[in-house]
Amino acid sequence: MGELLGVAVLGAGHMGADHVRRLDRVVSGARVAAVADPDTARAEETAAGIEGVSVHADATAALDAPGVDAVLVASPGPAHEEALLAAFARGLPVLCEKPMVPDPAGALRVVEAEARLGRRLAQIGFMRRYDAGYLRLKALLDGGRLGRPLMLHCTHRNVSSPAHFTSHMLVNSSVSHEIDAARWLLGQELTAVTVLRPAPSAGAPEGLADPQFVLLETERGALVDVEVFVNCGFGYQVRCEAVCEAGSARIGEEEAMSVTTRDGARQEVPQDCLVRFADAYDREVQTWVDATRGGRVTGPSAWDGYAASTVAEAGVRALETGRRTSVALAPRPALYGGAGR
Ligand SMILES: NC(=O)c1ccc[n+]([C@@H]2O[C@H](COP(=O)([O-])OP(=O)(O)OC[C@H]3O[C@@H](n4cnc5c(N)ncnc54)[C@H](O)[C@@H]3O)[C@@H](O)[C@H]2O)c1
Ligand SMILES: O[C@H]1[C@H](O)[C@@H](O)[C@H](O)[C@@H](O)[C@H]1O
Repeated sequence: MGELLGVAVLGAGHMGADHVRRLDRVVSGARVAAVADPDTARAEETAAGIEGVSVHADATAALDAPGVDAVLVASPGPAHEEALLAAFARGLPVLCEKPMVPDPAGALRVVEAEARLGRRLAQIGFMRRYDAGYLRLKALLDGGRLGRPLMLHCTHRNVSSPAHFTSHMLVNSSVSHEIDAARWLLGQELTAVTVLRPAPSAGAPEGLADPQFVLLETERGALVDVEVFVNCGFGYQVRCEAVCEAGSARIGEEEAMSVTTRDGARQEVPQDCLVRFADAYDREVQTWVDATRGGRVTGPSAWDGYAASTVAEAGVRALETGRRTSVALAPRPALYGGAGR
């Protein structure tokens, strides 16, 4: 490794371009060494102006480019397994966007490959674990002042969904965040999923089951409900309220500015995850860079990625059948700690 951690960024879309900007201009200790995207015009545009960066159509070629010490995967979910396994084969640490691998069988192959290496190389991009509000809520719940958590009430709204978004993706892409946050906040595995669908919003594209109402059950009897609504049209809103035996706590309502003029007071509403979670992404990537330079791997693990994909896949079946669906996890390899840790 040179003085700075050289990072290959795979995928230069919405998220990848933002991570390139972050690595180049926001976090310390890293540089963008390579950018890969089959859409090379997009990769060129994203890499423009960055000194010493190479641009690739092929993700694997980017891993072998000069100066690459680590990988940030921001390609679409179905491409993640190949990227993770290629990084493992080269011993490169990886920060991989969620969902780690949407298909649980593929996610398990990643867990098994890392377990065979006998050391962690992957951190999964569940950035809510780095959001100031979620961190405060986690500390409060762990401190025990509110007593035993009984329920989490979660809201997850996007202004609009991309053209390729399917009804399944509300569960296995959007709700994957709440699945991980619930496992982490409560320190428990999730055991069953039920998904209800109200009459779709007129604002949703034809055929998309939007919104949905997802109910998750935990191994020690807590309940987590999630309203997921990805074409709400009015804002990017992510909120969570924990209800415990001795009190409740709510986060996610204080994220935007309130503006007062002589015409009245107005509360601004973030329109995009890159605004709502800007600080969380910065903290996530800085933490990853610092740990990687120190030879450590921290944060959400490949096991967390696998667990989230398995719960989400049960959720997709629950959506299709309308039935409560149990979650069956494979045995956890010794490499990984307790639930959500
Ligand atoms: N953590 C978050 O809040 C958050 C937010 C948005 C997206 N994401 C995740 O980031 C990933 C990318 O999402 P996005 O919104 O940027 O999508 P996007 O469609 O905007 O961009 C994806 C890019 O990857 C490229 N690509 C396709 N196959 C590739 C491959 N094999 N190797 C390299 N690049 C490839 C595409 O050409 C495209 O430019 C997804 O996993 C998504 O779930 C996470
Ligand atoms: O990929 C995105 C991303 O994960 C966002 O954080 C989430 O709000 C969206 O619903 C999802 O589509």
